[in-house]
Amino acid sequence: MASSCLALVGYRGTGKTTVAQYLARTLSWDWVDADVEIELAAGKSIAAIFADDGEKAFRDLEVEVVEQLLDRKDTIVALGGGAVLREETRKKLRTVQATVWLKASVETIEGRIFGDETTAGRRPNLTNAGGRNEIVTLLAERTPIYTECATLEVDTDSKAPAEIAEAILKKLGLAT
Ligand SMILES: Nc1ncnc2c1ncn2[C@@H]1O[C@H](COP(=O)(O)OP(=O)(O)OP(=O)(O)O)[C@@H](O)[C@H]1O
Ligand SMILES: O=C(O)C1=C[C@@H](O)[C@@H](O)[C@H](O)C1
Ligand SMILES: [Mg+2]
Repeated sequence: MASSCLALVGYRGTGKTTVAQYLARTLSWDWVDADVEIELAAGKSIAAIFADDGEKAFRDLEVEVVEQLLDRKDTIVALGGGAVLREETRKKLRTVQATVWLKASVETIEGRIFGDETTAGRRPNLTNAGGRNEIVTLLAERTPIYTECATLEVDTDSKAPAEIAEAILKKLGLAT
């Protein structure tokens, strides 16, 4: 298989950044977080990009950064929750070895992101609703898009990150 890049997609808080690290450790591959790379490219936090330049500017930069990351070999790429909104990125995802959709319920997502202070600067409000209503609305809007992109879907509710990583590797035939 030409590509050896695995992409993780899914809503905020579904565990993309966390699971990427478990997968990389088991495979002895690299891992990279698109949100971190976007912040490095912009020289400021995602919250600051949204506040100063707006969501469109953020999405434009995200497309550029993700395009490059998905060309990496032996790498797990954790994408931002909204990266799949752009057609260019959906097209690029068709070139990678697998696109794994990490799924979680609204309750799980809510618990994970509102209890997670470490990446608060990467999760500005995306709608005027904010909070739980934003999750409900955007998850419903995005579910068909994640479905379209994913070559593998994994439920993450009530599962530990190591267990999720193991399930992914097994389904992809990469378990050691
Ligand atoms: N399977 C899990 N079980 C319990 N907690 C988890 C699990 N996966 C991730 N978490 C916790 O949930 C929070 C969000 O996880 P993480 O940052 O990996 O999500 P993400 O999908 O990368 O989110 P974002 O799209 O905002 O970057 C973190 O505090 C993480 O430790
Ligand atoms: O769901 C989204 O649209 C986002 C998720 C985060 O990973 C960041 O990429 C940013 O906050 C936007
Ligand atoms: Mg993340």
